[in-house]
Amino acid sequence: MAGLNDMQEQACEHVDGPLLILAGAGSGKTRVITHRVAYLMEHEGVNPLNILAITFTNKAAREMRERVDLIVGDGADRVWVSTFHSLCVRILRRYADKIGYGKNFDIYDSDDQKSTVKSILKDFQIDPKRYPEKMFMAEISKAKEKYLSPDEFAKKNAADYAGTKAAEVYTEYQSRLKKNNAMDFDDLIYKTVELFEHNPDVLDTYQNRFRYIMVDEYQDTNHIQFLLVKMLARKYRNLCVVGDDDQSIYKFRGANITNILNFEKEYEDAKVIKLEQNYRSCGNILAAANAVIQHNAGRKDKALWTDKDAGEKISFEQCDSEYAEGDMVASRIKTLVRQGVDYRDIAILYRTNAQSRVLGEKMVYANIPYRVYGGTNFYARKEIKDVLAYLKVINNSTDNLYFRRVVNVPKRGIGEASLSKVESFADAYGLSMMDAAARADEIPGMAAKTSAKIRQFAELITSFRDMLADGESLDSVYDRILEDTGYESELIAEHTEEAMTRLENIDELRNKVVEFTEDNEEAGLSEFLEEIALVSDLDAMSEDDNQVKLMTLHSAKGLEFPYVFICGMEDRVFPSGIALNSDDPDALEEERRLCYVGITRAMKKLYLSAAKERMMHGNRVYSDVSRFIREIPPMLFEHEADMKNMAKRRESESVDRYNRGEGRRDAYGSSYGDTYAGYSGGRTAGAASGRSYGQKNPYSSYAKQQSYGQPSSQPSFGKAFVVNSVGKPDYAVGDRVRHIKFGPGTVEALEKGDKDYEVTVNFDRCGVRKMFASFAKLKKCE
Ligand SMILES: Nc1ncnc2c1ncn2[C@@H]1O[C@H](COP(=O)(O)OP(=O)(O)OP(=O)(O)O)[C@@H](O)[C@H]1O
Ligand SMILES: [Mg+2]
Repeated sequence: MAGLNDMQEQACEHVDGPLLILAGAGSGKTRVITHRVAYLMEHEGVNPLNILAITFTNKAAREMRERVDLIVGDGADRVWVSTFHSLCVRILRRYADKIGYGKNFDIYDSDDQKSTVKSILKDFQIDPKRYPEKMFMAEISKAKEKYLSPDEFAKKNAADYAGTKAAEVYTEYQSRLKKNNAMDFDDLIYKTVELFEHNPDVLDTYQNRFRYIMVDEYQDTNHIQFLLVKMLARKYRNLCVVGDDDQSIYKFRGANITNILNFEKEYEDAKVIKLEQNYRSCGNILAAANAVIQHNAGRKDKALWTDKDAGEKISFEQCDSEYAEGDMVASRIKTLVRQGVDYRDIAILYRTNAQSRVLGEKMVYANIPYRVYGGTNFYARKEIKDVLAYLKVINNSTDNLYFRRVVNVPKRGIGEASLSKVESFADAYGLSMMDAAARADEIPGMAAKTSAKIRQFAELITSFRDMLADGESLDSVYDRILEDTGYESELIAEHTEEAMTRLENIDELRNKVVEFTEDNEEAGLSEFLEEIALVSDLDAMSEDDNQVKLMTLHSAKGLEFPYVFICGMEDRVFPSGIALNSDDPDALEEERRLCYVGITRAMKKLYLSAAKERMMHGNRVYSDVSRFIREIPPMLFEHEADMKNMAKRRESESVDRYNRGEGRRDAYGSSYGDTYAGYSGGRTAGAASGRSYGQKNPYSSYAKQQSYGQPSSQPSFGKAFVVNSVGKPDYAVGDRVRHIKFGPGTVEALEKGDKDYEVTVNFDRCGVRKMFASFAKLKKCE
């Protein structure tokens, strides 16, 4: 119990029966779960196999395992610590056959989902311009989150045209996935609940197995996750959930805050423990967080306190543009580093992924090592999806989607007409397209030349399967695939910057293969693909990398950093324009909760910043400082007087505007000069005035969903945004240069080729590499 306060200790010692820990940020909720696992094992003699701990991200799962390892030493690896998704995959891999799927089902990512929906829309002659794919994807996802089958969904939505169409698409979508033996992310949970519902014996097995269940970040669970937990915990009722209603930030993805607020209703004998001491943040930071969240009406009041010092005051700076903001952040970081702070202790948070581009660029210019988490999904890149599709087909996937993806990549002269014939043949004989391809000679109506090409493709795939069966290592088979399929040589021949980036990414995936084989000696291709399907980039966050971390506020949940920058503190960026214009008052409250999450990530010092003007949706837009800034008492800021003046100025400005009859009364804000939010449209520069913001169009919630980026999504690499002039490079042999990915090195040779300079660099980290100057974008070190 060392390192726990009284209340935390009580929470650990409550072993039997339902337990709710409802507490604010940084109060040690996650720490309690970790310690409780150890306590159950050490003091109560609970078999680690009987413990299940569910976390929100894979990173949290790993961290928890490590902490448990530290506390109890042995047995920690037998505790199931996982996310909802990986828990469900493990269960379904054993029992999927009971609900009509093969156990080796594929897991679709959003890209696979999209192409499936797209082809359905085409077949159903639904115009994607009027009814975009994204809309159907969101409807299907929402239905699954509520555990509505296609039939139930159809009944509920029979009243209108769009609803009927959505139901038809949902039905067809499910049947296509099933035919391909595939599940999407929502299915993983849905199908597990279905499995348990129809197979009481299987449920019983898992109920007996997981006698002690703990769920972190419970405020962000959705209905189907709630059902799953409820089913698993029904027999022994040893369920401990922890969460903070003030940090519920995934409503747009179906998270249901009532799961936590109604816990006591669902489990009447639940013990409720509140934790009120914050151990993370200094006094000023905590006071700011408390002040902001108090503006939300619909919340359970709770006050966090700390016995830490007030610490440094909060910094706020309004810069001229997003570029100036990036420069300011970079220069502040440099100052910190000069004072002895490590890059790894600094995080830059923002509301939308789009903001990471300029910020990343500025880090590059300032030579600050950084990494962007959760940006463009690495695994969603075309080349990565191609290579993975090859791997899946080789791994005996019967999914025609993957077969179709690679059969003619690179071009093998196999056209759509021939593929239709392969598919019909496959359907007629109950085969996958891959198996049908192996029998291409038998396919009726196909020219001998074409069937030969298709058969050759099948033989190529078989050759890779044989290599693996003969025990060749995964990485060497990986290389052979790139070579024998001609994929790599085609890219090399392309000789474009884009092709070069693709090659680098393929190389990066190879690194992943190598790492994986080193860490998992027994594991093979299936296990590798499994890991890839579930990875989140936050998993890759390693404390070994001394880099500044860039991520969205959503991705930062549950994490902590000594120094935190939150950029883009402007109305219509944060809170977002959609929230500001929404009819639902909770939209703004959700933004405010997100702000509370952001502020409470900081331990020692918080830097807030805004730009007066920034490019948004193709327009330069002028924005006011975020209302959240004005909700923080001026005395907590470094420049108290300035903050007071800003508040006063705004107040008189809005009164002026009001007197002039401008401005529309805002439904929510009332702090300082905020009563009249007359700045919808009007202040947008350019002709498309105000159009892109919070337009009441039926898809605005999808747009919103898009802009958040997938929180549990996958690696993106702090990609290069440097611009170097093509043509003669500005460095010479012997110069020190820096490459975005390979870091610093010395130029060894420089030759003028046909199209470009070829430069040879000896990199400090990875040795000699030869590259084209215009692609390499080397920066000369001063
Ligand atoms: N009793 C304690 N004594 C000292 N440090 C503590 C104690 N409890 C928690 N901490 C530390 O406080 C920090 C916050 O703890 P933790 O991450 O568990 O909080 P949390 O409630 O889960 O936060 P969040 O709501 O952001 O997820 C951690 O660094 C943790 O190690
Ligand atoms: Mg936590």
